[in-house]
Amino acid sequence: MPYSADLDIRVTDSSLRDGSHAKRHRFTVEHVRSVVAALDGAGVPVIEVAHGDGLGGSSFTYGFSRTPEQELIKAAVETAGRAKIAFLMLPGLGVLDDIREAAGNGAAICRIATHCTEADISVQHFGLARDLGLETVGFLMMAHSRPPEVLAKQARIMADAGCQCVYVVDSAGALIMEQTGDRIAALVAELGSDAQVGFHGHENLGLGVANSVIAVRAGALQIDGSTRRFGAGAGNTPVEAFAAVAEKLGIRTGIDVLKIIDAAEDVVRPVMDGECLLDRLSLTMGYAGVYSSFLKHADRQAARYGVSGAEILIEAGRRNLVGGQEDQLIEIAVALAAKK
Ligand SMILES: CC[C@H](O)CC(=O)C(=O)O
Ligand SMILES: [Mn+2]
Repeated sequence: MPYSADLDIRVTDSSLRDGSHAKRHRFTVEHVRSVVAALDGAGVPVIEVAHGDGLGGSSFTYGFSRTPEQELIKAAVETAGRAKIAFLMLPGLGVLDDIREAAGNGAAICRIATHCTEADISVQHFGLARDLGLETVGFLMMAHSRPPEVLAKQARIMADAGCQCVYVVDSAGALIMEQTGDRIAALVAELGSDAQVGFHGHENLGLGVANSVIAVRAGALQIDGSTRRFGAGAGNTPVEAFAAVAEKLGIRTGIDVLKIIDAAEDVVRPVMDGECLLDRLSLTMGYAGVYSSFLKHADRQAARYGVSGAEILIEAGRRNLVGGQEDQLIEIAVALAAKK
């Protein structure tokens, strides 16, 4: 079933949320206004805005926001013409009042993210979001780490709680095409008409666009990306490349390809501290199956303890670390330094 009469799928741009990791959470209101205006002008239907780790993420562990996220959301809502503004929240980092505040500030879509085996902690958040009249999206993070049937059961928990679209989230950029397709297909089979299915990719193995196309072919109706790949690790599926490929495949996204190419170069790139690169560390994350948002943390600990960032990440992958365990990167770095 198509997404709507005009679109086959709906793209959400995560530059102003996933890109927060790459920017060390240093967004200003001016950054948000310029990026939202450009993306909205290019026809991007949904723009996600928050701290990289979602509402409530601003902290010692994850990194403090330069600007309170609710101010960023307000600015995004004021600037957007057609685009809906979404926010992300990880239960426990953010609380129910954060959802109320974001709704009060005009956000339209509430995205709740959990580790892919922990969907049950999202139940009350979806309930509240629906009561507030928000559209809901669920994120099953680190989806490479569990087989399709496990993810499908977790997706069912989210859908029964009021989630309208469950995403397979390739947090580590570790999924290889068929693995993506199998996961999406399992969720589509499980959820039927109860909820849509989405895909959020990272570029750590260079497969963001290919995985997103496979996801659409397997039935995904919502696709995430970031313009100029502005996201954690090697960044997210580049929206401008995905929009171009989709157009050539006859998949209607509603995005004007030439305008989003210009937005990437002229507006988003100047906001970024640097390009999100497919370099040694990000590639190691895809290869070892490590959460993309660990990149800057691992890099910092490597410099602090004079050890290899890649070795930290390989050990993080061996330990199957999940979001929230960033402190273990310090422990790993200390152990590597002691061995030297
Ligand atoms: C910490 C939240 C995380 O960055 C969500 C996400 O985008 C992912 O898991 O890829
Ligand atoms: Mn991500």
